[in-house]
Amino acid sequence: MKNVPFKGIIAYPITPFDPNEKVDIPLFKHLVERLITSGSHGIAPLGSTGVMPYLSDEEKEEVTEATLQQVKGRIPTLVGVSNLTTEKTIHHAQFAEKAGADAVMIIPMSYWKLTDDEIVTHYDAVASKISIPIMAYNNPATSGVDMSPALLKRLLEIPNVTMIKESTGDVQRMHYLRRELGEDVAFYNGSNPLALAAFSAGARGWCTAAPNLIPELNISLYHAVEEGDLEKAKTIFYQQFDLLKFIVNKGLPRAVKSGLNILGEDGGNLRSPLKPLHEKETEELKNIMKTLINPV
Ligand SMILES: N[C@@H](CC=O)C(=O)O
Repeated sequence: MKNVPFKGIIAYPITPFDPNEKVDIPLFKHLVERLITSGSHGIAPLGSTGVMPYLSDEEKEEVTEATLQQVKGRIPTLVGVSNLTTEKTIHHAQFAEKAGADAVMIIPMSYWKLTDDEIVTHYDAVASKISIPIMAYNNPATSGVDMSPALLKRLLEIPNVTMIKESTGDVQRMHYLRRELGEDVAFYNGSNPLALAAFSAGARGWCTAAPNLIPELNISLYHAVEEGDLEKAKTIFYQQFDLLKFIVNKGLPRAVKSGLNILGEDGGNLRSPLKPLHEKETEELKNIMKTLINPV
């Protein structure tokens, strides 16, 4: 198999801000530490959860360095380096590699709609400038670009593009990749409510912000799948299903920040224009989380 450093639960930290909306690095490090000590198998800063498009270049570099300093090689690190232009994406990918990241994650961001050829050339150009692997991230809900399974298959032909993260919520796309590319194809689920179906379809891992709030349940689901215990996996999955739907529907950074507060943790502030959940939504989240107090 090509270079694929991730398996299991890949946890996405939020990027917290101070009351002046400056990135709060000490708090970020604390939140990363929680994800590591609660058992996640990989850590992925600067994803959608980490509000990567809302940060300046310097802030992205600070967050990258802070992650690597905090992780200290204990688990593999996947750094989001996406940008509108190829030049900037290469810059951030090289920065992440130098800082010690195990891999980078790239979503094709767009203003003008990109053609498939433009997307392939973009990934190819970045891949040729780094030697760590790339996870191609498909999430049309945030990026506005939907990479078809056939396009993802083309991207996997680029030597350094070794992993796919599928966040469309369409499990058939995973079946397509598996059928076209065989058992060894390294795809990951990025759609929280699809966790059980994606593991059944052969996902090597689950890219998720949920371990910020319910790490035990996320990790137990993975273990049940690894043990081949479908009944146990179903039970654990349905315990967390409402929370998974809620955090996706309300927006991961907002929902995770509020969830941390409900747990008595500091989730920091959001950066405008993002705003915290309002009272009614917070009550709803509290009620969902109440039922999850006793981990499996
Ligand atoms: N796809 C998300 C993680 C999912 O929970 C991200 O990029 O932050």
